[in-house]
This record gives sequence, C-alpha cells and structure tokens, in this order.
Amino acid sequence: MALIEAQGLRVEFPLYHLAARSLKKRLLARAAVRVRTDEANRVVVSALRDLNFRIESGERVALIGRNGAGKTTLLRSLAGIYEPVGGRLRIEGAIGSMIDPAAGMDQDSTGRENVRLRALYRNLSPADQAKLEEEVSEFAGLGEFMDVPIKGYSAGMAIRLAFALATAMQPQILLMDEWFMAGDAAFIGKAEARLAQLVSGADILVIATHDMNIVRRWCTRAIRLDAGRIVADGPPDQVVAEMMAEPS
Ligand SMILES: Nc1ncnc2c1ncn2[C@@H]1O[C@H](COP(=O)(O)OP(=O)(O)OP(=O)(O)O)[C@@H](O)[C@H]1O
Repeated sequence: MALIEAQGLRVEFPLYHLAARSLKKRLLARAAVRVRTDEANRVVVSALRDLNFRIESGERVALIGRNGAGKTTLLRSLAGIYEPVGGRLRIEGAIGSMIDPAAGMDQDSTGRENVRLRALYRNLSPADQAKLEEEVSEFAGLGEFMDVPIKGYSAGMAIRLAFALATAMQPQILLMDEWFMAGDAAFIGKAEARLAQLVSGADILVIATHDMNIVRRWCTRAIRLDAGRIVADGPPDQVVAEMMAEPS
C-alpha cells in the first residue's frame, strides 16, 4: 500500500539576484501575493502555499493549472528534490520519478554505465543487473549510443534512456511530468503502452500536465493549483470543466 500525505506544505525559493533595493521594492509591490521578504530579509517566491491533501493507493492524480502554478515544484517536492520550508510530507512506498531526464544521471558516463550505476545504487544482484541492462537497452533503442557518454545525446535520446530506466523497475508511486511523453511518434506509441502497464501496476500515479486528454484518459482525480495554492480537488471531469469555464 502506498500513501502521500501533505499537511500545510510550503515551498519557497530565495531570489538571490534581487539584492538591489529598488528592484526588490518594485517587485514586492507588483506581486505582493507570491513574492515576500522572509525573516532573514531575503526576497522569496512562495511556490507552494499551505497545501493539504492525501493520495491513497489506487489513485491516479493529475496536477493541473496555468504556467507557474506550482505543478513541477510539487512533483519535485514529492520526489525529495526540494525540501519544504514548512508543513509535513509523509510518503509511503518506493518512488519512480520521471520529472527531469538528467536527474540521477552522470553526464560523463555512457548510457550503459549509467544503467550499471543505477543497478549498484539499488543493490541489484549481478543477474538482475544484467537483466536491467538488457531491458533498458532494448526499450531505449539507442543502439551503439548506449556506449557513448550521455552528454553527447540529443534531448530525445536522453528522454528515451531516462524513460526506459525509470520504467524498468515497477515503482509503487510514479511521479511524472508530461513532457516525458515528448519524442518521436514511434517512441510515444511504445512509451504509452509501457506506461499503461506501469500505471496499472503502480499504486499511485501523479502527473503534471496541461493536456486535458491525459487528465481524462489516465486520471481518477485532478488537483488544480493556482499561484501555489490548491483551488480545486475532485473528479477530473468536474475540475477540468470548472477551469475551462473560467475566463483566462
Ligand atoms: N528553482 C527555482 N528558483 C526560483 N523560483 C522557482 C524555481 N522553480 C520554480 N520557481 C517558481 O515557483 C513557481 C512555480 O513554478 P513551477 O515550475 O512549479 O510551475 P508549473 O505549474 O510547473 O509551471 P509550468 O506549467 O510553466 O511548467 C513559479 O513562480 C516559479 O517562478
């Protein structure tokens, strides 16, 4: 059984380059809601503000909302990439994350070496390591590029490798940013089939997306963020319809 529970979750980013006083003042005056000065007199952006939610096994949740609403920040916080500045986050279950293809990859190592590093990190037996290597190479379809340092990969090749690696081991909680579905048509077809299988096996899926077809097709619940707050949480059809009805 997997579980994600947030209570009063807050994430902020300091804006270090805003030291100049007048600029700071102007910005604070214009964006009083999300930009504030903290106790240490630093200007910070409130990316997530007092989020409360509970996601249980069997749920497939879409995070929706306009640019800058906080979707990616929330995904990254769930993945443990960002440390909340306030509140509590409880996560039970092994996480597989497809947020940033470069995350957890060593740019100077080859694709194959990166797969081996991941296997070592996960403490896999030599047999499982060999199986993982074979599976990832086959799915990514990179051919001889598996033996080229990944800093020489195109964006699409990096996505292929990261996708193959993240989906090779069945996670209980799958975190995903929609642009992982980018790529050429052949890969998207393959990726969708793989994801469908994974989603049915994962206990929880959380996907950040602007694509309402993905929300309706894949998800059982939609959480809509606006300026770092949750403004709607419920069945996808209802939350999407409400959002569409609002003037943009
Ligand atoms: N590393 C960072 N440093 C400073 N501010 C950040 C950082 N990451 C995000 N932010 C700010 O946090 C807020 C939320 O951004 P986030 O990327 O989570 O939004 P989003 O909903 O994923 O947007 P989009 O749909 O454009 O991808 C924005 O105001 C953004 O400027």
